Amino acid sequence: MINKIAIIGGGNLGTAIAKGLVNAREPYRGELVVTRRRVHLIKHLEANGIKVIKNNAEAVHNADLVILAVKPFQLKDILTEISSAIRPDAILISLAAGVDSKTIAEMCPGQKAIFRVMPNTAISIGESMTCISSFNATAEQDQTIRELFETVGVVQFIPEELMSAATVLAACGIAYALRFIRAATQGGVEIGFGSDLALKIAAQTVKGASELIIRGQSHPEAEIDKVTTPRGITISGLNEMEHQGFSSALIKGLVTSFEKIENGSRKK
Ligand SMILES: NC(=O)C1=CN([C@@H]2O[C@H](COP(=O)(O)OP(=O)(O)OC[C@H]3O[C@@H](n4cnc5c(N)ncnc54)[C@H](O)[C@@H]3O)[C@@H](O)[C@H]2O)C=CC1
Ligand SMILES: O=C(O)[C@@H]1CCC=N1
Repeated sequence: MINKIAIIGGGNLGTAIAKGLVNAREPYRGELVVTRRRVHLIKHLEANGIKVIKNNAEAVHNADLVILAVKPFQLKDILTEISSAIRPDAILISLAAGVDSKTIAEMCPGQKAIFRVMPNTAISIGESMTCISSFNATAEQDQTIRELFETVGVVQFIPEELMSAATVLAACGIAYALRFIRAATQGGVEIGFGSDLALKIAAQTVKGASELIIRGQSHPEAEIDKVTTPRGITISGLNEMEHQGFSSALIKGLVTSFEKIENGSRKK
């Protein structure tokens, strides 16, 4: 049972999680504290019943769950700062891309259950794809964490060695998908729509395409076949996109992100 959650680092993802949890269909009703050094920047969260403070040690005091939502290079200092205040039986979650659980465990000796959780920013609206790997956790703790993140999207437990791949496909993936929508919007303007209407049409079209796969349990190519009339316009456009390197560019982008995370050469 989780009665208190502390989110350390109220940046992009930390605030997205906080908002998602309190606005979920089954909202989290326990105490939720988010920290940030420039705390005035997240004061708006208070309107949702979320406590915002500067002091990390105070935030983790008596917390059942501590979510580390700071940049990977800040983990060590934060864990040193909170180590004496955090309950040894508290569950620790790291969102830090590219930092493995063994390294996290070494930074906080004595802390038992550690999870690496990789959501994406759609968690703020309950639509995250969240990949999770657990370290030293009980089956009951696994279930607790699964149920919590299922309130804000779809959860998949994965072996830790797939965590970097999950980061690229799901967390970075939001940006890749949005770039598709932006490009489609620009194309839409070129063929006649105003930009607002082009964006509306492009975004809903992507949503519909996703739902065909998710709800319809279909395969992309099977759905593409239904749209590509022989000698029609869709296949001509699609083939031109492929001649220009559409799929190849996407795959190369994914692999570039993956290589960067795997080589540990992410920028601070
Ligand atoms: N942005 C995303 O879509 C995703 C990010 N991640 C991971 O989540 C973590 C956070 O990423 P973002 O939210 O994008 O970064 P961010 O920079 O927006 O957020 C980090 C926040 O921590 C705050 N902070 C720094 N030091 C602090 C301290 N001592 N005490 C309290 N707050 C402090 C910063 O002011 C900042 O607001 C990273 O480790 C990243 O790898 C993982 C998946 C997706
Ligand atoms: O770009 C990054 O490094 C972080 C990790 C995944 C999403 N944003």
